[in-house]
Amino acid sequence: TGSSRPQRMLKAVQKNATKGDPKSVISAIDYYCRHKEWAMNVGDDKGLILDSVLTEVNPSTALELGTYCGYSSVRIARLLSPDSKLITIEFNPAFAAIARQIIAYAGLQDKVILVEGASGDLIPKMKERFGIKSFDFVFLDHWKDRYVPDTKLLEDCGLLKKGTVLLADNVICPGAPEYLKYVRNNPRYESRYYPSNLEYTKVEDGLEKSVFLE
Ligand SMILES: O=C(NCCCCc1cc2ccncc2s1)c1cc(-c2ccc(F)cc2)cc(O)c1O
Ligand SMILES: [Mg+2]
Repeated sequence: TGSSRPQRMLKAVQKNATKGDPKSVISAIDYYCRHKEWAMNVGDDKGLILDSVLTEVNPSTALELGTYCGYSSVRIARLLSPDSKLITIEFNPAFAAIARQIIAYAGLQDKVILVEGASGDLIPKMKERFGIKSFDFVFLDHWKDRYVPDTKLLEDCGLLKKGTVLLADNVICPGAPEYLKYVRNNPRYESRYYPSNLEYTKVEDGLEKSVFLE
């Protein structure tokens, strides 16, 4: 059988990027997905917003829900300070296998812990498995109807602290209307919408940044 889209993306990275150079891995994926084959990476436009929020937060422990091929894992991990860690959760083993290779190609394997499984099952195990007290930063980019239940789960598991920043992708396209309602009408969050566009297209999309207040 033929190759998959993630496999072709990995090939493009191995062909066009420089090993150990995260910036070149990001550019190689953006070029491939813009000119050859669309894929659901956060992309370069929303990626700049992700970069600026990350630089502002400078998290010691970050969580990503929805690794896909590791594009945003590379974007996040490249900006982390030396002893900081990113834990990223991916449900699909085929995606996870490609992501591990792309993260390693960027030379960021020591900063990223990729865990395979469902967010709903893994979030309650974060403390015992990884010794996490709480997360400073959470990037939500998985099933859009899991944004609300998993945010509530993070609250209930005591994994959010005063000042934790949640950044949610795709709140317009494909859309996460229940999530926007949840964080915008909730006194425990201070939310702000960053307008942008769906990766590699002119379609409107954006990121919602929500700061946990207590
Ligand atoms: O579905 C999207 N992303 C989630 C993939 C689901 C992977 C999961 C990870 C995980 C981890 C733990 N537990 C459970 C899960 S489920 C997604 C889709 C589009 C899009 C936009 C317009 C289109 F026309 C078609 C697709 C754009 C995006 O940026 C996306 O992020
Ligand atoms: Mg997304």
